[in-house]
Amino acid sequence: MDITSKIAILGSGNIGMSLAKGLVKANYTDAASITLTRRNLQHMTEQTAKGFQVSDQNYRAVFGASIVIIAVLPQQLNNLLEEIAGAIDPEKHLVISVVSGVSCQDVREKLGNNVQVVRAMPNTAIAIGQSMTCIATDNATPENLDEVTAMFETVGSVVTINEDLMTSATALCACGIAFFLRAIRAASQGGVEIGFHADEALKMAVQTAKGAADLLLLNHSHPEPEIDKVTSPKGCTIAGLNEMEHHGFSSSLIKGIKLSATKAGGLYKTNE
Ligand SMILES: NC(=O)C1=CN([C@@H]2O[C@H](COP(=O)(O)OP(=O)(O)OC[C@H]3O[C@@H](n4cnc5c(N)ncnc54)[C@H](OP(=O)(O)O)[C@@H]3O)[C@@H](O)[C@H]2O)C=CC1
Ligand SMILES: O=C(O)[C@@H]1CCC=N1
Repeated sequence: MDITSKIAILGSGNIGMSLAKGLVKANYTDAASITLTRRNLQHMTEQTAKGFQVSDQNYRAVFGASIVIIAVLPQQLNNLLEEIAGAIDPEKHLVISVVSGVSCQDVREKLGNNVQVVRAMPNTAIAIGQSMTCIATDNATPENLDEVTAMFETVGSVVTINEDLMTSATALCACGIAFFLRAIRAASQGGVEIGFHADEALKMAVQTAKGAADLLLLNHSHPEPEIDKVTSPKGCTIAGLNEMEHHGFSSSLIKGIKLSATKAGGLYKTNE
């Protein structure tokens, strides 16, 4: 696999499209080298205009690609794997699955034991090159794992983890985008209650959240020392923070992440 490889993204919904956009934006490849599939092509006119190959023929898309990225829902996976099994060549194809709750072995059971499979768990910030992507494999060569890492590094940060932690990565990183967005939304609603118009409250909340994240990223620091710098003695920050904690702020995040992880592990159960 190399960067001139053709890519098939099977299942071009929210994450499949985000990935495709991110890879093109990062100049990892051009739109013409990516084939996007889904069953309902009427939703794909914008993608065609942007230069992507668009198809409802998974088999043919796989045939023309060397990197096959599977991005359908867990309950849609079995039908898809049955459709493409005959087109997969273990010598030619590297399969990357972003499907939650589905192991590399689950994919190989349908595609053949010699097929190299890498699991990847990106998030929707991949569209703007800011994904946190966790990857795992139980049989890909180190060279192919390096190539997958390099690919996802063009669109964010990458951590290689043990496969048994992939459902945890799903909750913390993939679902996490929604959790942090809801926190920002809640902060902006608080801002409206204390006097700002909705648009300015949102702008202020977004930039404040970005600043908080960047403090950790750029200073390589832990949240608590950064919080200590904000909480003046007898001040308003500690008053607000403690009130939030009395209402279960940290606890609700932790419980939500745990429930999401449990749910992520059980998604591959039913057909559509
Ligand atoms: N959304 C996210 O943030 C993340 C999602 N994931 C995982 O990615 C996967 C996709 O999630 P998401 O993008 O949210 O879901 P979506 O429902 O948005 O996308 C799934 C897409 O697959 C298409 N599809 C379904 N069956 C087939 C088929 N047989 N052949 C081709 N295309 C097909 C659907 O289109 P149509 O009905 O037209 O065929 C749809 O566009 C899931 O497994 C999820 O767990 C992982 C990380 C993050
Ligand atoms: O909600 C879901 O099931 C998917 C998996 C991670 C993000 N979205």
